Amino acid sequence: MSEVLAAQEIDLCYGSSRVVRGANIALRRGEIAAVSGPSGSGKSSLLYCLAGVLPVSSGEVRFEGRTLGGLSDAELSALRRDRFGFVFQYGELLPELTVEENTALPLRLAGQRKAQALAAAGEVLGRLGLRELRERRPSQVSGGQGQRVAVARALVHRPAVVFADEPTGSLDSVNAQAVLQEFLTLARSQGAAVVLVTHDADVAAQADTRYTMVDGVLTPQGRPAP
Ligand SMILES: Nc1ncnc2c1ncn2[C@@H]1O[C@H](COP(=O)(O)OP(=O)(O)OP(=O)(O)O)[C@@H](O)[C@H]1O
Repeated sequence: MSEVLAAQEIDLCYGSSRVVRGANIALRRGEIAAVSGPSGSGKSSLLYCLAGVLPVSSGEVRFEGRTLGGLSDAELSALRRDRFGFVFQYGELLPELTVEENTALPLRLAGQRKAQALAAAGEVLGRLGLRELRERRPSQVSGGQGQRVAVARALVHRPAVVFADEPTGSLDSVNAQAVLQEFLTLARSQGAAVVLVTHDADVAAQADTRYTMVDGVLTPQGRPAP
């Protein structure tokens, strides 16, 4: 079984509104899939289902062969904490922690000792050219730097899958391209699969596989030309 994450015929309903409709998607290790589509089409909802944040209304999501719907809340929380990474539009860094402490957070939550966690954070920050900023607070770095810190935090624990919801949507296009490139390069080098939600066609073109979502229906677009 080579797929790390696979969804089969998943639906998500909010009350009587069916916002994800029979979606199928599968990712192998190190594969990057982009999901594009208009606002309100269900992209974030799909991501929440794939990440086990919201239970599907029907169908199933499997991670490494295990059905998410069959896991207890504690097992799901542990899975999200240890095996998944997340990047959001505004980075969502904790303002009272330093750049280094923010980055180390997934390791600390997983019970790693502080010195070891901070050392691993320093290493990944270095790979993103941020080592000098490690003692600063999020309010003392630029938007692009903050988003790189969010990328570092999403990858520090070497997750199997990273879920990125408009990860560069708050940046200007030059910064966005640079941060995205660094994110995808690092994710690929770690063998992480990435589900990348974006409205930006240039961003989607960097992925290995592309999907569009319209009115809750996910459609594969094939692979971009080499
Ligand atoms: N908690 C909720 N309860 C009810 N409806 C919701 C809820 N969250 C989202 N929706 C609705 O579900 C639909 C899909 O929303 P979703 O956020 O997944 O879309 P999206 O494609 O990610 O949009 P955007 O690009 O604007 O972020 C929308 O019509 C939205 O209003």
